Amino acid sequence: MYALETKGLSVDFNGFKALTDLDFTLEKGELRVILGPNGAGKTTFMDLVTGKTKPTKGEILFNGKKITRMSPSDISSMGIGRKFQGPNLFENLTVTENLEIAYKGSNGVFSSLLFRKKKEMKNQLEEILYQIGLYERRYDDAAVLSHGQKQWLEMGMLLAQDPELVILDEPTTGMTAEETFKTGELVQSIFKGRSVIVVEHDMAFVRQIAKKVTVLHQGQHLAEGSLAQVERNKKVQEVYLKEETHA
Ligand SMILES: Nc1ncnc2c1ncn2[C@@H]1O[C@H](COP(=O)(O)OP(=O)(O)OP(=O)(O)O)[C@@H](O)[C@H]1O
Repeated sequence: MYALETKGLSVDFNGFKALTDLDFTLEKGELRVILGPNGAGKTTFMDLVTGKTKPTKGEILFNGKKITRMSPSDISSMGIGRKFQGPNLFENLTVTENLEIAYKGSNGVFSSLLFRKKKEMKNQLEEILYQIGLYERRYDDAAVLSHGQKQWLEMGMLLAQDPELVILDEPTTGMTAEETFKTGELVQSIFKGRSVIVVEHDMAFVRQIAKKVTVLHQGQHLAEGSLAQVERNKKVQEVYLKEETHA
């Protein structure tokens, strides 16, 4: 059984075909990178999987269960977590408080959790703080973190939700080369054992983390395979060459 499968997935926005007949499969525990030029349909695809956008046609299966047309909150509670590109944390709360809010089963910092539950949460969040390299910063407000650290905190928040499938939308946007490299290491270590989809443009980062890559173009599946295989693919080369000529 696949972690994620789509069959004939299509969406059109008032006649504009943003995604057409997409058949896609992701194995459990697999890390997949989705590539494609601007407007290829990558974000739209992730919006469909997370229930933010409803398909015009087709099906989405998560662990073999149909999630097509389910609400974003139901999909999230089934175990699909997503980190958006932009900052999405509480600047005025501390690093730890941000993790507490994200923690699976928590109703926020003000909820009266049972003592044992609280201890369990504390241990798990401490572990996450170490994993994302922010243990020393745990009492600092999120606002004073660097751009890279904020992104890593958000990855920790995602981890705190304990999702089976993790979706990362362009996680290295705005990062220095050094931060980008560290993000690559984090993505590979902290989400180990989970299924992961990463949408990304930065080729150094893609080279660092990618095993299998799916290339979308104009809402359609263009190529799939190892990075070396898709880079050799004539159709892929044409699409990216055109992009560069237009740039
Ligand atoms: N709600 C919407 N209404 C109309 N058109 C939309 C909507 N959402 C996306 N589109 C169009 O669908 C196409 C695919 O967009 P999408 O954002 O999925 O591409 P992308 O591959 O994520 O691109 P980028 O790399 O620039 O983020 C674009 O042409 C976009 O303008």
